[in-house]
Amino acid sequence: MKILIADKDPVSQRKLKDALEGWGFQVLAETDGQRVHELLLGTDPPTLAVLDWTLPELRGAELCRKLSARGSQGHTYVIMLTENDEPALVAAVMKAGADDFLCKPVRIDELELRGRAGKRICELEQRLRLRATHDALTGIYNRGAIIEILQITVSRHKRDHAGVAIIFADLDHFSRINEEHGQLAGDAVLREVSQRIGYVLREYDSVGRYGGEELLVVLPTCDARNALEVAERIRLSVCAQPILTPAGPVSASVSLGVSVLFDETVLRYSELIQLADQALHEAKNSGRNQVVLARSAHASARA
Ligand SMILES: Nc1nc2c(ncn2[C@@H]2O[C@H](COP(=O)(O)OP(=O)(O)OP(=O)(O)O)[C@@H](O)[C@H]2O)c(=O)[nH]1
Repeated sequence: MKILIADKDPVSQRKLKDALEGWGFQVLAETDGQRVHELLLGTDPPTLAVLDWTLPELRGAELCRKLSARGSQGHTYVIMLTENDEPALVAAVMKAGADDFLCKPVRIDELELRGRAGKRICELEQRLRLRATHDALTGIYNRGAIIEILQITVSRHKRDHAGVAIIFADLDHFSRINEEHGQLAGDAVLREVSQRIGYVLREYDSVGRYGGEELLVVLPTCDARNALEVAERIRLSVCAQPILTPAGPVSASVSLGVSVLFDETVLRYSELIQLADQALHEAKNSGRNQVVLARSAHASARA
């Protein structure tokens, strides 16, 4: 677990660093308040931070507010170091949004207790966040999380015009698989199909379970041509090899509907979903195990 310490006193900073490393934490030591802001508000923030409230440029209250505003994007547990334990100071620190405080000079045994409590809370939070955003059966994003990702991606597209495509992938005759091989085999098929889709995606693409046997793929910075290629790769990866299930190998296939948001369009994410859903129905009606591009996106695919 990564922990950031920022103490303006170098002797105390070294003492804290040695102790935390001794307990197995990966420690980043920093004395520049501005740099602390960058690390905590960056893309890979430390899980825990022990920060000196009086560090120049730290602006503890403002920093804590910004950390709280990150919401579900990852929370850092902040232990603030204070000069004393005057009730007014402690109240100001905790009101600002710190999770805990320690009075200087820090007693190492107290740091260990508070640090371990913080670590437990962080691990619990991580597990809860995973449970709240991921589907229990398949391990991919759940409906709420994948829609949130789509909304964020569409908003980003409105700024950078990099393009967004989505793919609806729906298992073909899944009810038949359940009837012929049993529900557990059906579950295994759903799990494996989710995995296979994950394998063919780029690391910044996302896949989630939209409903029953319908999966939604979000492809940022993607045009129609690329989206069709990805959809075809998904289709092939599902039907290429039978899936091993408790009832033996089961052959499966998916139908896919693709829709794309263009630079010049003013489509909202919900319209993108509607178009991909219509394309998916067309793929089903045309015989299944195939990819269909939503009608309004045809022009761009040919361009
Ligand atoms: N095993 C399993 N089955 C599920 C799960 N969620 C939904 N299903 C099943 O998925 C099936 C969906 O059936 P339909 O909507 O009729 O679609 P289909 O049989 O796949 O037919 P087409 O989509 O038209 O190709 C139903 O039998 C559901 O019970 C799940 O988590 N596990």
